[in-house]
Amino acid sequence: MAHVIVTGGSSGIGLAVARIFVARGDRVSLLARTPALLQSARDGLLAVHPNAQVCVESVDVSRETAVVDAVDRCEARFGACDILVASAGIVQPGLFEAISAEAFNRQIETNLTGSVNAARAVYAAMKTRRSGRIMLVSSGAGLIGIYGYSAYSASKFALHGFAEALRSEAQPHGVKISVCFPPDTETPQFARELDERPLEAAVVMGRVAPWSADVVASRIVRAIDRGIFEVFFGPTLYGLGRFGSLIKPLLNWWLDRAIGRITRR
Ligand SMILES: NC(=O)C1=CN([C@@H]2O[C@H](COP(=O)(O)OP(=O)(O)OC[C@H]3O[C@@H](n4cnc5c(N)ncnc54)[C@H](OP(=O)(O)O)[C@@H]3O)[C@@H](O)[C@H]2O)C=CC1
Ligand SMILES: CCCCCCCCCCCCCCCC(=O)[C@@H](N)CO
Repeated sequence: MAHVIVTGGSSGIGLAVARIFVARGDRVSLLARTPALLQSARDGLLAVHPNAQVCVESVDVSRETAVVDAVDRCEARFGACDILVASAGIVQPGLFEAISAEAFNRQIETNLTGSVNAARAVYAAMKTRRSGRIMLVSSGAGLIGIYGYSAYSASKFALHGFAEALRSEAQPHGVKISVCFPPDTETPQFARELDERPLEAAVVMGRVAPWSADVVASRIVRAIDRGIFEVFFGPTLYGLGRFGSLIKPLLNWWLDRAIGRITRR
């Protein structure tokens, strides 16, 4: 039975991932900021699996030492971390000139730095033990830069670069790094985001219908089991992930025309 740490495990994709590991009998630690959300996530898991081993830690992943302390407490309880799923993330759409520097940086600090902090808290020990898996949750917006998502796309593209470099370092030591690029997924965050999403963004994002968090989570867990590096969801995002740089000149020409029709209205 593994010890699985899930950042952002109190909601959405992270919680759906936690549910799968709990059902398998693994020990699961949930990290997120809001204590009440963490508690209700834990209660929900225990309601279905009364004997489940679930620990929760309230922490802001962007705070490096706080993350190390939280991970230490989880490991003291459940043993060394075998699997990390870094799902904590935020999104705040808005035109580049309209969003504050603070809002921009907050997305980088949470989505990029927060995931790096979580990885740092478990990686060295995994390397020493010559086993472990780290799944980073990027986004379809980490495969294509999306109108109104400059900060979010930057944070999610960066995770891909981090994953690629870390993979090459980790690979000789038996540690498997993965990164996934989910499409729109029905979660509390998605519901909030839709009100703020610019019409122009829907030109791109509307190409892929929203997925359920449970289906995204089961694909994530399957990829962790198989040690797959890059995880795409559905044919469109697979095509974008594998052939993106080849097709983007044409894709962007087409998207620019569609966005132009909206902007001129
Ligand atoms: N839903 C979607 O359409 C898609 C989502 N993604 C990515 O999937 C991940 C999960 O998103 P989703 O499940 O939709 O979002 P939710 O808002 O449902 O869940 C986000 C989780 O992250 C936690 N979190 C947010 N900020 C921090 C922080 N600074 N420190 C610690 N925990 C934090 C939240 O708890 P709390 O706020 O209490 O801290 C919550 O547990 C994100 O990285 C997102 O970018 C990728 C593609 C599509
Ligand atoms: C064969 C190639 C055709 C290409 C068509 C382009 C399709 C791109 C779809 C991008 C979807 C991005 C969803 C991001 C969701 C997300 O992260 C937010 N919901 C944040 O919460």
